[in-house]
Amino acid sequence: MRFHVLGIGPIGSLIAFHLRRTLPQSTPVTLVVKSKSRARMIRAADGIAIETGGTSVVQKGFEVEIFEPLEEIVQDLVQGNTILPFTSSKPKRVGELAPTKENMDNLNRPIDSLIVCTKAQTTTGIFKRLKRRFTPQSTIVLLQNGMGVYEQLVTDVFRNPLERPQFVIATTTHAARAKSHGDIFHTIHIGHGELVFGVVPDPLNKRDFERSKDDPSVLIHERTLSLDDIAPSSQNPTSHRYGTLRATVAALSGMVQLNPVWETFSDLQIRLRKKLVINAIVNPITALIGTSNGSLYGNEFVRHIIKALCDEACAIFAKEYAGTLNWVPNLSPTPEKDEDDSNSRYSDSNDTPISEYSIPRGLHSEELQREVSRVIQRTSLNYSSMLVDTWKGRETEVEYLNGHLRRMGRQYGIPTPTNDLLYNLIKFKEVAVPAVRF
Ligand SMILES: CC(C)(CO)C(=O)C(=O)O
Repeated sequence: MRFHVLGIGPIGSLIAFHLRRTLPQSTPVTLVVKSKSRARMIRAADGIAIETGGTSVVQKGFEVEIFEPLEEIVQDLVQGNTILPFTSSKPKRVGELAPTKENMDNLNRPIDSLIVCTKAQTTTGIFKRLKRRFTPQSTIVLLQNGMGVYEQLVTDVFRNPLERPQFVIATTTHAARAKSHGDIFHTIHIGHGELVFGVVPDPLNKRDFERSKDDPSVLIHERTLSLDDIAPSSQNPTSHRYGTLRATVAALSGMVQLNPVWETFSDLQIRLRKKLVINAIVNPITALIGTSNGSLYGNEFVRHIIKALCDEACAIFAKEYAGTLNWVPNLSPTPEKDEDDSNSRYSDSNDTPISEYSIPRGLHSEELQREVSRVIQRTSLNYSSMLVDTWKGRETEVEYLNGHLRRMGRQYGIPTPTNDLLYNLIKFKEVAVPAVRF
């Protein structure tokens, strides 16, 4: 069985580094990079370096696949350049690489397990192109900021549950950044946190991956999730319908230096919502103002925005929670409303005041506000990913952060004026031409 990691930014590098250290050398780990120049950079760096507390460790032993190899090959043929070999240490002429059956086989080979660390906004497009490489035996781990990618993938790409791969959804509170602009495979692990993940329930309902958590023969506080509920252990994970899922959950759980936590899918929903709120506050404010995360700390004006957005989010979550049994994603389409629609038109159908809904633990506005402050403090030296995206003139993740909250607000009849203002400002910033100072 082979693991692929897609999206080798700071978090992708951290994951790939620890995955390689956790798995036996006989299990290949392939980094999927978007261009030949990235592949060349990995080669120049001779692996992935992670720096913690001033000490760098380099992890070698990766294979590299270029995401759009055919384009690269054509370009190389035209330019007569060399191209990086996937595994050998000696550069080859493109002519040696392009036509070999082995290389073409690599690119057509089914993917057993893929950990996705790309930005949410690029994911569906990538999957549309990679789709043919997935089977129902494959496993996909989504480790990204924001919410809504899984729902988008099952709506737009993997519509048929019979053909759908297994999904794991993950979130992390680790903070990392590239050492320098030109040295993207040297990552500084600046904030230690957790890697939390949960398995999406079997779309075919054939297996309960969390069966042991409900085992009445065991005392409640002694019940734990068990890999055996996913699939029996076997020498060859690809021989069982859920074998790669088991192996992937085992690999994630084995990355002990990242403090992995395997949670029930229902508990994971709380974490995802907390992180959504953190990112829907810290990312747009820092991107709009151009400051590090830490500069938000203790500022009274920022505090008003944090409170207002947490109040909005808490009201949405309370309403959402009341309408579901166990947080399993509701895949019914969310109504899209016109930009100038007033929130007041989406009234609560039964007019129950929000204060009477029970708020899921951890998602009270005050708890969310405290969590935002903690993250701001813990990542104070960080430039948020959205600020970096705006510096680079890239589309941001706002659609999966504030955009997601905005759609939920409309779905549940909760006005979200503070969130919408941040959303609209970021959307404007993505296209606005900055004034030139004179
Ligand atoms: C937690 C935070 C805000 C750290 O920078 C982050 O996740 C991001 O930048 O996207």
